[in-house]
Amino acid sequence: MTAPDKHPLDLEMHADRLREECGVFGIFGHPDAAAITALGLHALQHRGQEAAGIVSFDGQRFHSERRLGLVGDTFSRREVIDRLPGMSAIGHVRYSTTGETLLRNVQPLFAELDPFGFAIGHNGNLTNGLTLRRELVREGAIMQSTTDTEVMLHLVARSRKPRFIDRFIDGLKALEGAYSFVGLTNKKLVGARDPLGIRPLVLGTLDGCPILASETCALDIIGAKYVRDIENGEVIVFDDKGAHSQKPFPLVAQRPCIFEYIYFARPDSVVGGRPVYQVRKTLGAELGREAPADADVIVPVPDSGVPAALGFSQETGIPFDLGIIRNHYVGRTFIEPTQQIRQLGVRLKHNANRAVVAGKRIVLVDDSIVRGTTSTKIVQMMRDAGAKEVHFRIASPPITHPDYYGIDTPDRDNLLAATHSLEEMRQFIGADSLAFLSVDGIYRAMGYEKRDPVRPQFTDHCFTGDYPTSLTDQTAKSHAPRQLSLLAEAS
Ligand SMILES: O=P(O)(O)OC[C@H]1O[C@H](OP(=O)(O)OP(=O)(O)O)[C@H](O)[C@@H]1O
Ligand SMILES: NC(=O)CC[C@H](N)C(=O)O
Ligand SMILES: [Mg+2]
Repeated sequence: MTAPDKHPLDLEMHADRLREECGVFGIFGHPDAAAITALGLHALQHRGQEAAGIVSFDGQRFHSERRLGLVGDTFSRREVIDRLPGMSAIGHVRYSTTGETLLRNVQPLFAELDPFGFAIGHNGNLTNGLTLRRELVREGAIMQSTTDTEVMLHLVARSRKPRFIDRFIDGLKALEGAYSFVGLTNKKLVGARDPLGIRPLVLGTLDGCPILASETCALDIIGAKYVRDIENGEVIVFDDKGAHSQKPFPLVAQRPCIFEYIYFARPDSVVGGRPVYQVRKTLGAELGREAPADADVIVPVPDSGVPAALGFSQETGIPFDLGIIRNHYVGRTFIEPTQQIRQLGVRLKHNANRAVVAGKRIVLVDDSIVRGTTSTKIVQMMRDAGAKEVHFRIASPPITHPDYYGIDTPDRDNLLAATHSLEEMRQFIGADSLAFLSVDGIYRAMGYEKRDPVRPQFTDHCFTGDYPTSLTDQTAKSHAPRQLSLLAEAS
């Protein structure tokens, strides 16, 4: 697709590009807290590649190191870890959804509150973040960042409750949208998941110390034991007295984001009790049943298309082979700032394995089409490498609606499926045939008979347009200025 980036300065709420999520990590009471957090963040790197940060507490002071770039760029260095002393730490890897990619927006954010320090890391996006921000600024709050997350610091600061945890909950009660938070005070590590549990958060333990992390792969890397998922609407606190959990919101059924299974989470993670790899294979098998193709070889679009392609191959009996080789030194396509560079990124990343595809009828399997950048390039690449027929199968339904819960999707206009019919999409990407998995196909892969239209089991608005929370900022958008900051800052 050739749509230009509309907001080159990226000052606006939803710049014209799809990015991913964020990852959070926290540990309480361990002598190697910062080093363990760095390792945990390394395992969560796929969730955010723009920036990384760690805040530790040494019993007297907080220490903060936040940088743009990958975890390893900063946190593999001994001297950086040495600047993060203390037995407790939280960390964050970021893909921005609200607020530019600038140092002052890198998390964890920190504030001096009365009478304690408070650091917070956030995965998700607040659908009333801008509205709250405007109210707070009008009342005199001085914002230091342009992220939605910062409102939580102000809300906790303003609560008049005496106990930290009640102030934290007061803050949560004002929020709409999605959040998995980790927070650190002088005395406590705190975790919270929004009432629907849209974004993931798990609890683990290492040497008797509690750990919070976005995904189980962050526990595996340090040899920590998985204990359980933090539940939707749960707030959990760890301090010297132990753990204390509560559910301060009216109880509602959970509705985790289906996209964690389709694309975001690492395949070796277990999300909501389901191994992600297994789910992806099952999605591929469902697709093989729904939309088989007469072909010689199944070729995955690496990396995220691999498990689905295996499932498709096992279901259809057509052999699986690696017809595309991926260069692992290129990041995920979404992070590239302009469409031009993004297209370059796709070329840099994938190459045809001529030996597998030449003269063959191939089925390409990928997990999703967003703008169609990847698929268009790859179909052409397969033809250039001598493929006789190129069929495309997508192990999720067409993405027709943007996300407002922590995934930075393009505007509707730039989502291929929002503006093209199936046949137009087929022509756009240049395939001989194109098919997507149905919405009920996903639910079958998740072990349900079908999607429950009254109480959908998952957050699936990208495919259905059914947003599970109010979109306050979106509704208010036309009336309010969209620029968040007057300060131009070099990144
Ligand atoms: O239609 P598009 O706009 O091209 O976006 C869709 C592609 O982007 C993602 O892969 P990505 O390359 O980001 O990461 P991966 O290597 O983990 O599959 C996704 O798996 C699709 O392949
Ligand atoms: N992708 C995310 O989870 C982002 C967290 C937060 N909304 C930010 O923009 O920094
Ligand atoms: Mg991909």
